[in-house]
Amino acid sequence: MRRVGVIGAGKIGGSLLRRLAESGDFELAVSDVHPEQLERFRGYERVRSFSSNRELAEASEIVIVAVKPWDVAGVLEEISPAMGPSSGRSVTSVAAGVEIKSIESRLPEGTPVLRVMPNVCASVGLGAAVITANEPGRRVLPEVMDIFGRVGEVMELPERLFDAATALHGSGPAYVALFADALVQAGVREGLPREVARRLVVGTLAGTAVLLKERSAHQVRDEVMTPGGTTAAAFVAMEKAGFVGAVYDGVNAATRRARELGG
Ligand SMILES: NC(=O)C1=CN([C@@H]2O[C@H](COP(=O)(O)OP(=O)(O)OC[C@H]3O[C@@H](n4cnc5c(N)ncnc54)[C@H](O)[C@@H]3O)[C@@H](O)[C@H]2O)C=CC1
Ligand SMILES: O=C(O)[C@@H]1CCC=N1
Repeated sequence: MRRVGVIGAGKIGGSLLRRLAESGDFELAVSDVHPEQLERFRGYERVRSFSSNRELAEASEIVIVAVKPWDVAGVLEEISPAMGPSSGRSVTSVAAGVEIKSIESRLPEGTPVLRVMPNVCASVGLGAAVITANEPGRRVLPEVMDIFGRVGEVMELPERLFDAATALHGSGPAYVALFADALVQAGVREGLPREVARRLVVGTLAGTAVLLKERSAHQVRDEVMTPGGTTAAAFVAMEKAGFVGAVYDGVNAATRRARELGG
């Protein structure tokens, strides 16, 4: 059974751990600086808790670093003595912006290093993730893809596109939530009871997501938009207010911020 260790039991690390624990296919380990984060895994079979990141790394083959970008360097310093090509261990980071070359520079030469950008939909098993690896990391790529595949779809992507993917789908659920909230408020403004508006919006988002798996966004739009009807009227007003431009600008700002976090 593969030994997988997760450093940082927060939103991403915690979601991944829960799914992996439920599968029963892995020997798991978790470490966190906050004991209350570890508490949450106390009842889980096959999840060992560590307060030391170094000890977690020594007990694992695949080490997943799920701390905030600015905490990654400190974590790598701690686990570095357990790494190196002959250790049989690899490091996978999910941190926004932090490049493979920066991770490599803090670990012994030849350590397999991978980068994954998941999103919070992993917590319900519907995440999308992109993955890339350095040369030594390609050996463990299928296994790490299998691990993240347990919480959603995983695609290989060149590292130069990671900041864009981070901006698009790493942050993406928050944009959809912003839009959902605006829709609910708009419904309330038009006189709908808040709970009715909320349920209608959630149903619309869930149903549209299924439709978009089957056909293009343009096809869905055209199916809804009656010539001279309500949807066309809404599109004119939304476009005048700069809706699409605002989306472009938002994703562009997030891409630039991911680059800054790496630097
Ligand atoms: N939240 C999201 O939707 C996404 C987050 N990410 C990336 O995932 C990483 C984690 O993000 P979240 O899960 O949102 O953060 P979080 O704050 O929920 O979890 C981070 C965890 O790391 C722990 N921690 C901090 N310093 C530590 C250390 N030195 N050693 C061990 N544990 C330590 C914290 O106590 C916390 O439990 C970030 O780098 C972020 O860029 C990537 C995609 C989506
Ligand atoms: O907002 C952030 O920086 C992180 C990375 C992608 C989603 N959440």
